[in-house]
Amino acid sequence: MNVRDLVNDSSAVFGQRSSSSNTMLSVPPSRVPSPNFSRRASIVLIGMRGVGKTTLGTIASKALGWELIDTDFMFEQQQGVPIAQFISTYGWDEFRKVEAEQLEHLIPANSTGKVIACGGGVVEREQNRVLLQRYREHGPVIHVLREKDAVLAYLRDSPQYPPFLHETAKEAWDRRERLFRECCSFEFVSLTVPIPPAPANFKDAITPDQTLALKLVEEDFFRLLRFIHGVDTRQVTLSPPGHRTYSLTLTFEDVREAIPVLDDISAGIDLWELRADLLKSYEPTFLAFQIATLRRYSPLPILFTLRTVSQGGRYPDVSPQDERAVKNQAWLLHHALRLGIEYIDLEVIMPESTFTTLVEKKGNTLVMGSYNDWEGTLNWSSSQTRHLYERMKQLRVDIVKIIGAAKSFEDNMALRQFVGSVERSSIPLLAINGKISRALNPILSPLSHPLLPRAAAPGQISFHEIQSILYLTGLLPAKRFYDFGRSMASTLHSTAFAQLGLPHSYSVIDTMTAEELQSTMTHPSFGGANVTIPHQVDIIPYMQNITRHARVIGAVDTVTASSDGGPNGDNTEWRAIKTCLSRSLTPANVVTSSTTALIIGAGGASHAALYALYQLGVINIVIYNRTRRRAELLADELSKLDSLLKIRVLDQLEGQSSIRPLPTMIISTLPATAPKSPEPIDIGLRIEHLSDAGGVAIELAYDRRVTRLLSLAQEKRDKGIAWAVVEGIELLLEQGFEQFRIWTRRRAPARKVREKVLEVYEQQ
Ligand SMILES: Nc1ncnc2c1ncn2[C@@H]1O[C@H](COP(=O)(O)OP(=O)(O)O)[C@@H](O)[C@H]1O
Ligand SMILES: O=C(O)C1=C[C@@H](OP(=O)(O)O)[C@@H](O)[C@H](O)C1
Repeated sequence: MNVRDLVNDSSAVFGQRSSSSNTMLSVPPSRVPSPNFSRRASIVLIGMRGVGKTTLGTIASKALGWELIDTDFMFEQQQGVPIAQFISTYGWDEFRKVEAEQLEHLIPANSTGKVIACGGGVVEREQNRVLLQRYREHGPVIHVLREKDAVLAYLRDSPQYPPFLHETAKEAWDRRERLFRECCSFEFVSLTVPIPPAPANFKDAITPDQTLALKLVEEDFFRLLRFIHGVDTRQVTLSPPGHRTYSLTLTFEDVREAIPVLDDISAGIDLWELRADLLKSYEPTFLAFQIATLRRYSPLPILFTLRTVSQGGRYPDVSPQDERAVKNQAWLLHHALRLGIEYIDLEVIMPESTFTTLVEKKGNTLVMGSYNDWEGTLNWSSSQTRHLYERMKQLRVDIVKIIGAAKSFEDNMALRQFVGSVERSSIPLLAINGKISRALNPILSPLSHPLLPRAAAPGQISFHEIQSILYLTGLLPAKRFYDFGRSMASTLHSTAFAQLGLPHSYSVIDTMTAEELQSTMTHPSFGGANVTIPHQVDIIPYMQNITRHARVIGAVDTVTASSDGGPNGDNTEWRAIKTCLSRSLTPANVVTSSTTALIIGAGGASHAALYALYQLGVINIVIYNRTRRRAELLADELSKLDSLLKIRVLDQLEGQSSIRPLPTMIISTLPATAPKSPEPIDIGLRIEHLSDAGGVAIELAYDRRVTRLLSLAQEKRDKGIAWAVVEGIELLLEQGFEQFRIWTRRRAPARKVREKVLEVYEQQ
């Protein structure tokens, strides 16, 4: 794939080039269920007035490069009058009739490559509902929701809408919600973000500052789209054998209570288990908001569990004779699938027809078939347990979960034997019966955390405690990590190791030559190293393997120990730059083939910056460096990456900018101040160099005096134009977190680490 394919292939939604050391890899391809729809299938948005269908439609259409069809807009164009006026002249019936005729042609004729935002009353007519239900077999029909109070307040202040007939907006909302659910295949909650007011004289529909505020909504929406299309289903990697993965069981009655502690409790884990049966309501909109809230604050995938009373939960037991209860349970579990849940727990004791229909309809959701031996009668050595496992395999689950209750130490041995006997089977098994088995089980072991209201099951322990058990039993050898050079990395990594209860150490080795580091890197206890100047280039010959990224950039900043002895070299700087850039780009500035970026400086960091831009799909890149020759060398070298890259060297920054279109991304790799001088260097960067559509600026100088770009950002902001500025320290942290993930395959507790690093930084 070249850059153009990437841009055309909607990189903003469908993700960028894959990176070899991405820690959120999916399960092996054979286990990824094929997506239900073609990636080109049009996206249809339905939902109440004012929830944000047009807003989301605009964001998605820009990112995908697909045309947005707004049916209301189309209606007004065809009829030549605003909808409200049409209705006051001809009445609602006539409006619904014309609306239905329009839709009947529109959807079949635009079934690929379009984003279709429907009018809020589209589900009022049976004919339209049937049309939508038919379309959802072919492509996604997404029901959009937003907080009712916020939408009703917006509608009260919006005189352009026609008044409802014989009912209030709230009554229409309550009546229609069920109809939307009957017609959709997915549901998306666009959580309200505070949108700054537009300046008085602003003419366009939406200001860049407002689009920056909608960035969070964009991220949430793209997450769902990627899931639907099977591009990034966030499945947890369960390989290689022995790699341990963990889930954390959330026991809150309302996940909003978890938000303040979410960062701390998610450290080290791979998956949230949302115990829906413990929530204070099973109402579908409440559930949708619970999941949306969790997703807004955490990228981890979610396992939806509705544990029944006899299986140790709070959801009422369902008797197969009680048709209503069977239907309600099935409906709730289908609702979880509609919310694009990544994993769903299905109790094997539920009526078989419910189970099999859910498996048929699961799309990209992975099914965890579960059995909880709450009464303690399960015998791991018996043929019945074997039969239970085989039964779940027949039911085509993706993961089998069997939970027993150990009565003696021997039960643990029997469990291990059982696990060993099915190890070669194609379906992963999560089997536990107490603390020891929880530590030994490598597959999504369910954990608790002291900050949770309570443990979800007896014997549930924390990530920290499990690490101690693994260390004491010799399964987690203490490794030595190093800083080859001197940086803030020591504070960052030591804090993360301590917080997670990992037994590893971190120390600085300051040598003159890279050669002196060789014996450290080949020692059996070597875990990994962070490499700072001056060794990033000199260390390359001592690497056994080196990633493609590090080779292109020509610098190794992260070393890992490989299983075959030799050290492996990687580069994380580019990934940190890429993350910071994409996190701060507004939906209005998604990368397209005309996106332009400016790099200032031509040293080592500029290589990483240019490579990050290339990975983002940016093809127009301008480099400015005081010594022109160095900029030319950088341009020549990295132009080889792709013939479509247009890299240009700029003679000077001063004066009128000759860059067209103006950059939406600027990366400065120059130090903030000259050596031994407190004065900021003026490189001639002015507000006129930056796009009027807003953008992002990054200052790689690892120094908090990032005055240059900050003042420009302020100037832009004063004019109502959005700018995000990323400081060097933020990049440094991002890079450190990347390294930590590569070494330990774990997420570091970001808030704690950030606080500690900043504290040390302030003291310096
Ligand atoms: N997630 C959100 N947070 C805050 N405001 C939003 C959000 N989504 C949409 N809006 C605002 O709500 C209003 C209605 O949005 P719009 O997309 O026109 O709704 P619809 O097309 O569903 O009627 C607009 O002012 C928009 O800026
Ligand atoms: O609620 C409704 O019945 C309507 C909603 C509007 O669509 P939006 O939701 O796009 O505003 C528009 O079709 C018309 O005013 C009728």
